[in-house]
Amino acid sequence: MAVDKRENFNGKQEDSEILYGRHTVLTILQSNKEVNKLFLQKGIAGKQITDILKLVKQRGIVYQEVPKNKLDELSQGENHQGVIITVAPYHYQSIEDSFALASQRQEDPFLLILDEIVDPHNLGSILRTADATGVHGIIIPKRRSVGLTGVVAKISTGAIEHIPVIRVTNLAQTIDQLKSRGLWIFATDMEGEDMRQWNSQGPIALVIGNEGKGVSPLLKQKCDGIVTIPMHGHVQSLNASVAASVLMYEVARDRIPIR
Ligand SMILES: C[S@@+](CC[C@H](N)C(=O)[O-])C[C@H]1O[C@@H](n2cnc3c(N)ncnc32)[C@H](O)[C@@H]1O
Repeated sequence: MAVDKRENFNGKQEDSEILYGRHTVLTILQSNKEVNKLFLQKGIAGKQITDILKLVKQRGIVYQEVPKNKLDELSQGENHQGVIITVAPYHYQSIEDSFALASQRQEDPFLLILDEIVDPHNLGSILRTADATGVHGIIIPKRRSVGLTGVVAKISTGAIEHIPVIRVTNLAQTIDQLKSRGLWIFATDMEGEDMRQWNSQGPIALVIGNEGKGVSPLLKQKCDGIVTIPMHGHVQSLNASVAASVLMYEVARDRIPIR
């Protein structure tokens, strides 16, 4: 778990997750997440800043106005848009939480298994689409994978608050466990069944591979099928988060009613 133990501006050590960006901060303030403190760039203004300050005051959250260079330092040079919030660290959830979410929504479970995704931008972006497409949980391995960090939270634009993220020690065993609970598990790869012929109905999990190596041969072997997004041009594969998004929407096609 990405926990920052750094000094706050009063010189105290804090156990906090540091998040930044106006949309992320607003989403956090609108959720039930436990907030430690808000840091605001001196002289900054705008509609979202006004909304942020309104919520901060309503919730009685401590805030401090600081020069821009302090925010640059806290966000380690990331684009903070003049606002940083420190929150209690992210808690990983369990597979049971995902099943509970599916049953609460009266839907067949729809899970993602990320086989060693290492780029926080990919994880953040996958979370964002997962929220939009009704995914009930994202399973990641404890080792050789990016976890829930401030960058992931920012890129997810708040989706991190709504999707259970589960960390497991062994993805192969987890696949066995999910199969025994009735899920169909599909690896995704450039050589498999064309997604347009794929039956994605029922309880399923999709395995998305590492940015360089793809889905490991062991996991592929364990899957019930392999799904492919047709590649009609010159490049061999899509970016992992883009491929995940296309396939999540393919699953959502039959699940999300047309309004
Ligand atoms: C950048 S690709 C990995 C490419 C890697 N060199 C390989 O040979 O597998 C990362 C992941 O995105 C997904 N992906 C990318 N393009 C895909 C496609 N055309 N069809 C299905 N999945 C794809 C797969 O999960 C893949 O493991």
